[in-house]
Amino acid sequence: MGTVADSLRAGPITSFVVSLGNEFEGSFAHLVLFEDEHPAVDRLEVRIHDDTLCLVAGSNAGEDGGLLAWFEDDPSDTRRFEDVGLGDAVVDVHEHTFSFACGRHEDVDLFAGHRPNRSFLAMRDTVIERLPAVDILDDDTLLGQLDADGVRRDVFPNAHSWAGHRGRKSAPLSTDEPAHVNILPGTNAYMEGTAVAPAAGTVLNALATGTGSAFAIDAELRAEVRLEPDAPVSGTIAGEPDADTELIERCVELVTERFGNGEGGTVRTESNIPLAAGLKSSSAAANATVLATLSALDATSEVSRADAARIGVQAARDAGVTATGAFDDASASMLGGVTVTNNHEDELLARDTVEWDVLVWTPLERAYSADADIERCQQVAPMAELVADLALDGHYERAMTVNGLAFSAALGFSPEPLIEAMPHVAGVSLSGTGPSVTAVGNRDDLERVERLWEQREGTTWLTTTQTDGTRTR
Ligand SMILES: Nc1ncnc2c1ncn2[C@@H]1O[C@H](COP(=O)(O)OP(=O)(O)O)[C@@H](O)[C@H]1O
Ligand SMILES: O=C(O)C1=C[C@@H](OP(=O)(O)O)[C@@H](O)[C@H](O)C1
Repeated sequence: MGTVADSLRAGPITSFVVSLGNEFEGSFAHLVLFEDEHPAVDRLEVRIHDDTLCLVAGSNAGEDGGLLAWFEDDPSDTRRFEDVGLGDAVVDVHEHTFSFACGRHEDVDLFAGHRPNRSFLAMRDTVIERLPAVDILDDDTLLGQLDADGVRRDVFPNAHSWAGHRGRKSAPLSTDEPAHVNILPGTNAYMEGTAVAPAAGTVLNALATGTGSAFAIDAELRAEVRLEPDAPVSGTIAGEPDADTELIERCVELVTERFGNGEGGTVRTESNIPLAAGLKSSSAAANATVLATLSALDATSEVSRADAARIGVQAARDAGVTATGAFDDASASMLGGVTVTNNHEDELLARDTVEWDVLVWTPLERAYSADADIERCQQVAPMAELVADLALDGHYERAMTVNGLAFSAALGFSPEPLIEAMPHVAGVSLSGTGPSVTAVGNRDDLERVERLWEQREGTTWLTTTQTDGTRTR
């Protein structure tokens, strides 16, 4: 333990942690200061005022640099500050998350590019790509190493660690708790990884025969993993405080047991894919978590992407969220495009690249695949075999329509949205065990169907297929 000023004197701060008893923990990585622009800054303090945690930068030589950020109980609170005495500084606070940068003014603009309707997460992508990356300097030498566009990329090989200034707070802060700062010298104290996985729609539901087929669509789930030695694994799902986190926690465990030293830590997913709506949020969550954990361990090259998907499938089986393991959905989300699989053997039978426009209708209800009536699905096995033949011959659109009629009937969903769409589209089906319905075809025709489906309760949205699959960030 030491003060920030001690650390400033000792050399670059690469990471530090703020903790307030058990109630709050925040970590701040890669504090960037330009010594020539603010030579006197030698203090970063955490203070508590009125149940509020404040991050304050200052100088022993002069007055306090200013309040950089605070936390309050309202998680929707997002604030930003500039020019608070550290040259140019930007702080964003969102859902108890700090993001903090200092630098030259033009770089800060690049960094922050505050756009009202963009999520904090998206803004952090901007940070990662365009960061004016210079560690704390005691002279101007590193400035000469900036790229022509003012970015020194090599400083942040793990750029997400820059952006990962995360605070968590499970209870209101108390003024009784002393605030202190732990300095963690050296490079990244935490191993961090981020990955993004797409949702998917169904060509063939595997619940009848074990053969399944799915196609990736352009809706994303992001997983952020932070590993520490000897820690339990704890997961959170943004916006879903009551959802079951066992799947993503198991993914972290399986990967660290096999490719690391059994590290634990935190995993957090954030997504616009509705959960348990037939759009493969579970496969996307597992895939993104597996790749993010591999990335945190610097082990992404040690496993093929198909095998990485198989790890997620194992986690889904262990967590009890799947009927067959759903390697069809997992492989489509991991590899992109359309896949056909044997889920009993976790075997990839075919993969193809498709470029379709896709219309999705997601009703309000939810349908967990673990609760699906498998026996009813097995009753339509002859239809499923026909769908598999069509899919393996590359007739995906026709295959999905047959699938849609068969599984809507078996699982008790109305075929009406399919019937409405059928004259206009190339293919339409119930997705997974429902309740979402997806249609593929040309854009104009899908827009016509969109107007019909919009009369229904729920959400109707247009997207496209996705061919890249799951990616680390
Ligand atoms: N965004 C997410 N983050 C973490 N876990 C998730 C997420 N979405 C789904 N899951 C896990 O998957 C389960 C739902 O799986 P499932 O019913 O197959 O839904 P889907 O059809 O959307 O994949 C949830 O109970 C949860 O355990
Ligand atoms: O749990 C499973 O084994 C499956 C669940 C279904 O998907 P959803 O999870 O989208 O309902 C289905 O389409 C897939 O072929 C297999």
